[in-house]
Amino acid sequence: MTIRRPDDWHLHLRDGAMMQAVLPETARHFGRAIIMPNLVPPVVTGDDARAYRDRIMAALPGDMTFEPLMTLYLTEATDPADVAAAHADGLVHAVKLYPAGATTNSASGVRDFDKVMGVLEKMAEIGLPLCIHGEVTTPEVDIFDREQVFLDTVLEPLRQRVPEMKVTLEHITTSHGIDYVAGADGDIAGTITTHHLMINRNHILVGGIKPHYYCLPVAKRATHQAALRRAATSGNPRFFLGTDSAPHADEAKESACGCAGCFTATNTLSCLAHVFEEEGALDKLEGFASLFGPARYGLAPHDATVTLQKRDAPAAYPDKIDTGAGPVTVFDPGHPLYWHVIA
Ligand SMILES: NC(=O)N[C@@H](CC(=O)O)C(=O)O
Ligand SMILES: [Zn+2]
Ligand SMILES: [Zn+2]
Repeated sequence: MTIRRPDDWHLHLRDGAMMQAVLPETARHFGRAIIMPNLVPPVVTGDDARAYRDRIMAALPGDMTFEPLMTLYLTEATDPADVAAAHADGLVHAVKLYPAGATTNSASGVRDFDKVMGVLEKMAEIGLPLCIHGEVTTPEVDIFDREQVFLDTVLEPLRQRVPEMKVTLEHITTSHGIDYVAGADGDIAGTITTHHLMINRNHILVGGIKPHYYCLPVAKRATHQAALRRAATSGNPRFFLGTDSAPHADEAKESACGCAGCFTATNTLSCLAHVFEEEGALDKLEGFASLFGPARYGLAPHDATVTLQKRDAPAAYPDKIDTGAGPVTVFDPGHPLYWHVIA
């Protein structure tokens, strides 16, 4: 099976030694990626994004081609003019909204939406998408309900306030999120991760706790996983791939207080081919991984291709990637993968 070269519309590359080691895992198969800005400190200004892009390009092995599509981390102090200038330069392709405290490195996120209205209105005017981690952080709300509650109490009111804004609801984990994106008026899309297509909450908790399956939003029950699979394989261009590949060193995951994130960059294409074949929808993989994202971001799809082949022997990939910041465990779908990336 040959498809256009895919892109990843939600990726964590981190920085320094970690980035050096994980970047080739993505660049091997993907042409571009939307680079998440949740570094410590976060990527907030156009200058921050330019410097981060330069560090990424400096870390890229000379025999690889890859284009990082930079994002800015929305804070209550973000300057609309700086955002507009970074977009006009072709540097910044999205702004990222983290509700304060929702996920890894989100302490600088938004608490009071009144404070970011100027930025959001500017983004609507210039057609710059807002990528959203869609979970409420209210302590009373159950962690399995946080995405659903976000849709009604935050996302819908926000979109009513700025109806022209382009919105991407990222890493959707529930049928509610799928239904919202599929049915909403206006310019909205949603990304779906590799791991949420392959696991549900039983995988995290049955037979012992599996820290490498813990990510945010946390995987939900199997009926929600089924809804994600239906959406991803539907051919609806509102749904496309954002792996949310999020490396953490093993010692930070395998801990009494393990952090959230699944590292899927290495074997994502084999995983996706497996899922799409199970769903009888291999013909829909190219749209999901390679066509709908570029269309959404106003970019051309790649002319280059990747070829996958199903073989009798499982695809080989490392259990862990060694990084200067410690080993990082590669996502284990729990069964062999027979689709090999051969070119
Ligand atoms: N998905 C995760 O569980 N973790 C991400 C942050 C995020 O995308 O929410 C990370 O940066 O580690
Ligand atoms: Zn997130
Ligand atoms: Zn993420």
